[in-house]
Amino acid sequence: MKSLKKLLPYIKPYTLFAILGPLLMCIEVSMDLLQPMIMQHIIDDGVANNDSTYVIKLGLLMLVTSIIGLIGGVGSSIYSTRAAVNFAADIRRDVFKKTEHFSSKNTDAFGAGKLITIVTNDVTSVQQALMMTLKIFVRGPMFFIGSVVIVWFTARELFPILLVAIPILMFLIYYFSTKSGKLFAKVQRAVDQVNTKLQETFAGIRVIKAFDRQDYEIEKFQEVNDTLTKRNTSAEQVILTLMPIMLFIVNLGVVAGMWMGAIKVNEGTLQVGVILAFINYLNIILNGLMSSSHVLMQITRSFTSANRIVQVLDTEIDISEPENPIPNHEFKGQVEFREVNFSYSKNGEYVLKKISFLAKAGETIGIIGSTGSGKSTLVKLIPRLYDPDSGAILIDGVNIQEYSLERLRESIGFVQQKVTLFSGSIEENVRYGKVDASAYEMKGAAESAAAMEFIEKLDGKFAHELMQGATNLSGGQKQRLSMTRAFIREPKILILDDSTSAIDALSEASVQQALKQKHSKTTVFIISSKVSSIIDADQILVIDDGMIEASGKHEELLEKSSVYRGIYATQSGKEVLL
Ligand SMILES: Nc1ncnc2c1ncn2[C@@H]1O[C@H](COP(=O)(O)OP(=O)(O)OP(=O)(O)O)[C@@H](O)[C@H]1O
Repeated sequence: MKSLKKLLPYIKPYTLFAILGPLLMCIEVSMDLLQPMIMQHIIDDGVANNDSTYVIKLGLLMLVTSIIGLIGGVGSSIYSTRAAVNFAADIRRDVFKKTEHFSSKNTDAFGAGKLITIVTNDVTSVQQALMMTLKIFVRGPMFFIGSVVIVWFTARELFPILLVAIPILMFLIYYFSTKSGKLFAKVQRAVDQVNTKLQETFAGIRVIKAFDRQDYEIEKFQEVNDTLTKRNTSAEQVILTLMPIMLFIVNLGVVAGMWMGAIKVNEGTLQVGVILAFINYLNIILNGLMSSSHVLMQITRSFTSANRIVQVLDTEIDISEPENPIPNHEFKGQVEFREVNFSYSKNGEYVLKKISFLAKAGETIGIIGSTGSGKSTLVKLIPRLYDPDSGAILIDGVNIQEYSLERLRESIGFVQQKVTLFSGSIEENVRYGKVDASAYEMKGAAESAAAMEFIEKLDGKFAHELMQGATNLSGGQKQRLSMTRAFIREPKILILDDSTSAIDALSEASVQQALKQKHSKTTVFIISSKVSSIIDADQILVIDDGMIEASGKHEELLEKSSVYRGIYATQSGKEVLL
């Protein structure tokens, strides 16, 4: 309920539509309520007295009320839909905006599957709830109250039937709505699982095929799909059982109405038309209660969705901007870690422990160590993809948390281990690094990254279109393009996280050469599992189990680091004798 309230301000820009919708619906309902009354008069006053002029007159009145009702109904649909659809679009936009500003920790906490369900299913669910509220919520109670009042004035003899039927119908609606709300929360969680599975499968489709694991994946998908089916069936069954039970109660009311009515007609205290009108009103009451119950169920369902949406909107972004960021700092590129500890989860074990080192501006820092030792994590802290749990990271002697995120990240070129390119042209992808890059700059950056040689061979060169996930490029080409995107920024700090793993030795040498010549003032961090990639670094950090086991130049490390000696010996085939 609180969450729904929180979303209410999103209706504000569409207040007029939100008022017109129910207002026009009132017109439709009023007209519909008049119909049985007119019919009763046609039967009791027109047909019974053989007065054809009266019958025609009232017939025409029925037609006019129908047309007015139709106009009201159509108008209500148009305005209610407009209000609800725009309301949902604004929420969708804000949820997306928020997720774009999420820290990596925030995104990890939700998971992509859940975020997709929230932006799609959950937003649609609150849209549906609003649309039904504007369109039907007025209709149901109006039909209900209107019919009860009319029966009170026109068929009071049969009113006791309503006194019995209505409480039963209302209890049924309350019971089933509450039940369906709980079941719907379970349905949403199952949809999350289906979305997560789908996303993972599509992203890894090539691996699945290469390992011929389609059947296994189909089986896995079937599991989440079965859970969703079961939960959907339970939720739908609750809704579907309600209708026949309510219909049964109303039919009992009809039988009682006919029976009591027949006795009264025999006694001469009631006219036949009144019985017919009563039956009609009973059906209208059922109709009103049914549509109200549908809205209620949709609203209860939308509680879950609204909660999930508000959860995203209210998420505290743990990478915060400083209140007074250092203005217009010209970065030089000195990077210092002071006693940095970091863990991915609050109570988890530290992935980085007491990391301290100083990289002078313009130096090249090699980072080497075993798989999972914390190398990627270490460099992710520099652009503040994550913040340390304790200790500090300084650039040019100032804690990075004092720079605005925009300025800090602008000064860093990051080539991540897992290459991410977007569908669109190569040019668009390169410009991701620098929006206003000239053709000359793009060519220069591509040359530094040894990418120009393959770009020149492609159709349209820089205009060549990449498919989703850049599947029309080889692994090495993707890495080179990803480096081009980082180089074009001419960053003061460049991070290459295992970015040459798929590149041939000749191209790698050319990239190293370009780094030395064109980017000599840039502080470069090179993470690599190959000693050959970092052998010339000014400083090499040997990471072991989240700690710096040793640091220094290649020769120094051969003397003082057993881990480094081990890696070198394995790769070069040379035993290092001390
Ligand atoms: N997003 C994450 N959430 C939780 N744990 C993580 C996350 N990313 C990495 N880890 C864990 O942190 C540890 C260090 O991972 P990291 O990626 O920094 O290692 P690495 O040295 O770069 O490994 P590799 O050489 O294989 O790339 C690993 O134990 C890993 O399981």
